[in-house]
Amino acid sequence: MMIRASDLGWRTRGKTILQGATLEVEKGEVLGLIGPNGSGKSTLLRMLAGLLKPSQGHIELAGQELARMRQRDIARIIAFVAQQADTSDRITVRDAVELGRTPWLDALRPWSEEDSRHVANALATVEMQGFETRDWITLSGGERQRVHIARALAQSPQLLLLDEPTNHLDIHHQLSIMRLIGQLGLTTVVALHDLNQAMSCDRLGVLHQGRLIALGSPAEILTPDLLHCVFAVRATELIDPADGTRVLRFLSMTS
Ligand SMILES: Nc1ncnc2c1ncn2[C@@H]1O[C@H](COP(=O)(O)OP(=O)(O)OP(=O)(O)O)[C@@H](O)[C@H]1O
Repeated sequence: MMIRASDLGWRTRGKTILQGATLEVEKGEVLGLIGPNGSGKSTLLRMLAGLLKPSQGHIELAGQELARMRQRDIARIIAFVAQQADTSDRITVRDAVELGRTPWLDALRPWSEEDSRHVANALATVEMQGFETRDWITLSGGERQRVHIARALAQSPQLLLLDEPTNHLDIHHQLSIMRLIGQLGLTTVVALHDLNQAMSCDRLGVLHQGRLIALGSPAEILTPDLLHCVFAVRATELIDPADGTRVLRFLSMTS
């Protein structure tokens, strides 16, 4: 077990944003989080990342109580790619990705060739090699997203937390990021809006009005009934004749 959350809740200004979320993620598993806007996906991810202190419940990371761990030790295990991570600093792409190596560096362990290799590999993995000297502010939204993912990969994490990583990406890069997530072999928790992309996860958790209402395989979760109740859409299943893959088609309730 890589991470276990027990009865997690978060309240702010007297309002309950998330309550009673209990889940475990096994080593090497890809868990997708789906749910409508405002259902609590980012809130849950931020608590799992140790960035938001739960109002209730607790989290165990690789056998340790997350709340008692030092930020640096958490950063050696978890890399988090936030939904709208941005920086106003004037930095290059290489600087941004090098930040991923920070948890591994100190006075006794200065920057080395090995760190440069991690950075180069991470940039190549997201197809951003050749952008190293570009200023961050000159990048498009999708390029920034890929650099954020490269920064997370350069961190050499055991657990990757991704908040809508395919947001901003064109279809080629959406598919390549989803394929990459599947191939990395890293324990991953990923919030997704595209339910057809969510089908490639090992398991899915469904958030609805601040509660984790279902957890299971994509086939168990993505049923027309659940999609109707949670997303208020009509869903029909189609089979791609090319390879037999199940595809979901969505219609609004009024059509
Ligand atoms: N600091 C805060 N103060 C007040 N409300 C907040 C705060 N942070 C989040 N919320 C509210 O909590 C709810 C859940 O937000 P969250 O960002 O977790 O949802 P989400 O499922 O990630 O949504 P989306 O799909 O739109 O990204 C939303 O209604 C949001 O407005």
